[in-house]
Amino acid sequence: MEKQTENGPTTNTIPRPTNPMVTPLLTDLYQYTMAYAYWKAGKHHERAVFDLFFRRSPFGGEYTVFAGLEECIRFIANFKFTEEEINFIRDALPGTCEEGFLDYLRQVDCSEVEVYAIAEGSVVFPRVPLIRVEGPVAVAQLLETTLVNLVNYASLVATNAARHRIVAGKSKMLLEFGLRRAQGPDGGISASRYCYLGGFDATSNVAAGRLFGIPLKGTHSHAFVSSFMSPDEIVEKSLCSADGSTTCQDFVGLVHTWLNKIQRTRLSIGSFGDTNLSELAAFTSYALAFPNNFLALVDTYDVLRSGIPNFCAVALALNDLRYKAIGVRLDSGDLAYLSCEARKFFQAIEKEFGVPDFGTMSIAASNDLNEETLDHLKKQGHEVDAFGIGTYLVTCYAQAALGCVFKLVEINNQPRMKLSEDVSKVSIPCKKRCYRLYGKEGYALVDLMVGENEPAPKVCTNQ
Ligand SMILES: Nc1ncnc2c1ncn2[C@@H]1O[C@H](COP(=O)(O)OP(=O)(O)OP(=O)(O)O)[C@@H](O)[C@H]1O
Ligand SMILES: O=P(O)(O)OC[C@H]1O[C@H](OP(=O)(O)OP(=O)(O)O)[C@H](O)[C@@H]1O
Ligand SMILES: O=C(O)c1cccnc1
Ligand SMILES: [Mg+2]
Repeated sequence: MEKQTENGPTTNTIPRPTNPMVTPLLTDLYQYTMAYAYWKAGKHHERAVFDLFFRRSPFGGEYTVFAGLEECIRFIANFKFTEEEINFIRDALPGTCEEGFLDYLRQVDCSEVEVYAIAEGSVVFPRVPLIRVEGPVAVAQLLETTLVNLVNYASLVATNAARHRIVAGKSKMLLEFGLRRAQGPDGGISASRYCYLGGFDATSNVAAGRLFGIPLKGTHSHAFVSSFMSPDEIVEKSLCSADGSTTCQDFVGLVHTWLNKIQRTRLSIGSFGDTNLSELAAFTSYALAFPNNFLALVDTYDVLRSGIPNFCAVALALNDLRYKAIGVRLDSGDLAYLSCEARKFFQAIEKEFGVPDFGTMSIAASNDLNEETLDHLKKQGHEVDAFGIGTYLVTCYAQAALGCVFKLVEINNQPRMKLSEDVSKVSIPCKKRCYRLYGKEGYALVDLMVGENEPAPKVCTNQ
């Protein structure tokens, strides 16, 4: 299917990059000055091989999750200049540059470029090429910055997400809440996409849900709770039962009845006095709006003295009408302690009022969580079922960047290498083949690189 877009017709069926800012101009100026100099020297068609790799896994860890490949492929497959872009390059280059270079750029695409890559989402290790690009040296050079840009943050944040997943454990729900704290709109969209790839279950980012089909999840904020002043604000008080068979005309009254019952049984489930009634109004209102999906942020006033009992009153009223509440979110305080106390409260309610499964009500936690706090919580023991994580996850607070690089390893079939006083920066020349070797038990043991024409490693069958 041929599709016309603002950048001209596409020549293939691979869609354009998700972010329209990803064009041939999204690169460093020096790629164009080098491309010009290659062209001027008549070298631009020489066949080059570049490796894209990183030198050290991030966060002091032992592995990296490779991400960003799909966008690289989209970029390469659609690499073509518009006339407007050519004109911009003319203005950006020194006036002494010849027009012939622009004619050359007009016909440039990646039809002569070959790309070899490890599958996106793979666990990868330092120095192994994630992507190998072979093609005319001027064109491959023009791809460098964009490819490295597309892989660097994607792999960093996917790795960060995977590390959070490993600390939290498989059974926990991990929600990415970072959009408001991410590095701009593209940072936010990329974070949601690649945290999902790295093992998160859902995002609060609606645009990412639309673009990538990531499950959307969320709760509500303190503003919703504090916007209510009193239960009198609730005008429409009726609620139909889940099966539609009856209608409770005064759901607000039903909630109050339950709150009184809970308060009267306070000896068995911990003592609390009067709860905050404006908070109760907010919860009741939210339940009227979402009787099938009721959850409550319980830390606006006082988690144990107000938020939890108020939540339980609303959840029990919903239960009378055959709805099952979802749970609570904690966003401050000692999350280990509060989650355990909340769990005890729910279990006591289950026992006291004979409401099946009330004790297993979901408890979500958020508030400046990171790998370390997840680990501390685990060590202390907690009852959190879902973690909402924003700032530390999406900004990759623990490490600013993955040092991905794009290095020339061959030109015209001749090996090339970069020397450096810093031995870690010496590049490994030649086209390589990479193998992941597995032990008898099926675990990966080591990644092995051999030259393109060297024999493949053989399986040892002696034992
Ligand atoms: N049991 C716990 N063990 C270790 N860290 C915890 C525990 N409970 C909460 N934390 C973390 O401690 C920090 C508490 O931060 P802070 O004191 O700023 O929050 P707060 O005062 O509870 O709430 P607010 O966000 O309203 O200021 C957060 O990073 C949170 O994730
Ligand atoms: O803590 P993070 O990991 O970044 O997760 C996202 C935070 O965003 C929301 O808070 P909000 O921005 O409304 O303000 P707050 O920091 O005062 O809670 C939410 O309540 C979380 O606390
Ligand atoms: O849905 C939530 O609870 C949410 C979303 C974004 C940030 N903090 C919380
Ligand atoms: Mg916060």
